[in-house]
Amino acid sequence: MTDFPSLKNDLLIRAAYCEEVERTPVWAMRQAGRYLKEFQEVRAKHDFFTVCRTPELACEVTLQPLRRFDLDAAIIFSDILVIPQALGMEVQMVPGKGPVFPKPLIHPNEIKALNQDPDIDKELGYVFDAITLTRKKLEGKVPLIGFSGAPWTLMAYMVEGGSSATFSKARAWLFQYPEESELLLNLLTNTIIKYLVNQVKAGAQTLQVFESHAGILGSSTFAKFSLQYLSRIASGVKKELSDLGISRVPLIVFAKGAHYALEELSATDYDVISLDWTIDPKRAREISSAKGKALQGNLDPAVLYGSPDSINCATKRMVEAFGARGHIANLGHGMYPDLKPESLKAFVDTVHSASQECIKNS
Ligand SMILES: Cc1c2[nH]c(c1CCC(=O)O)Cc1[nH]c(c(CCC(=O)O)c1C)Cc1[nH]c(c(CCC(=O)O)c1C)Cc1[nH]c(c(C)c1CCC(=O)O)C2
Repeated sequence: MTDFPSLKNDLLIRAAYCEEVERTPVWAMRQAGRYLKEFQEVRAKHDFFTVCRTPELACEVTLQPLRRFDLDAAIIFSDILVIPQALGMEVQMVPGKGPVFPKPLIHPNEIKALNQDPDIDKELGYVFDAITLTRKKLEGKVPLIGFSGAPWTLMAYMVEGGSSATFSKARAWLFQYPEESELLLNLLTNTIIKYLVNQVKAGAQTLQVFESHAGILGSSTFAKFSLQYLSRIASGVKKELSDLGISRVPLIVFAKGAHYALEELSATDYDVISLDWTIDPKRAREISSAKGKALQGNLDPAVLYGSPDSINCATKRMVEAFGARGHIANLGHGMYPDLKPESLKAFVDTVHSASQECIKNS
């Protein structure tokens, strides 16, 4: 592994392992993106996936939010849909529409046509190069987070062919073709484990798995078609890193909308459970603390449309409800493209001031 500058701010790592911190670490999902004019300038010149595939551009947009805000982590700029691409599917990012698969999976026969054993270093080497470059450029300022989409969420896009309110075609597969769905979810799981391990080899210091569409499943469908794969990813990555003699990194799982499965998620090998805003922090603590899990989240991003005073107030309430130990402050989902950058600044600064106050008084 490359020699990197040592980490100066390890608050996120300590919070992930429920160790003592002097203030609560904070970052925001989609902290890089269209709400920043400097990001739009890059995007005006380069197509979305060109930014992902060009390490210098991916590194530049990863660092943009860190120049503006006092964030405690960087997240590598990429997309969850690079995995379907690595399996041989075409994905376009259409302005105003989001991701589009010109040839989605229509029938399970087509699973065979996917690349069954992709050469991850060849197909996704650009992500690893972007991670290594960004880790160097960060000069140890804050940890770099790597990520992947989770199997069910990726399957949902591969079958549906793009974004959808209901993902009814993808959900139909789970009942029409349960065995073939499991075959596909297994292929994705094996690919994701290799992808995440290689991100750590390239320099990622924390990993987050995005199950963004957990909320459209019911609890029994989630248990069958999501949870077991999420769980295998955490144990698989931990085992593989340990077999390779590489130090552990914190693993975060974000299963958006899966409040019904908090107890089951807390029983997996993830270190941190990331919550959306529909879960009450105190209730989440009751369920997860017994298992020694840290929590991440969970301010409703819509709060950031409010006045600076209301942002401060809601953020302070959230920090106090979670308490200072084992909490990574974040939004309950990503930044929206029309939010004002100053609103994120108010959130970040309030997390720091309110949590320091909280620790002083405890
Ligand atoms: C579901 C999902 C996707 N991608 C991702 C998820 C999981 C998180 C979530 O639930 O939001 C993850 C993702 N996508 C992006 C990042 C970058 C890192 C960061 O968080 O700053 C991350 C972590 C960049 C992006 N990914 C995308 C953009 C905007 C596209 C653009 O620049 O034109 C960015 C900055 C595009 C994207 N990519 C995806 C969709 C549905 C869209 C369209 C929606 C939109 O336009 O905002 C798939």
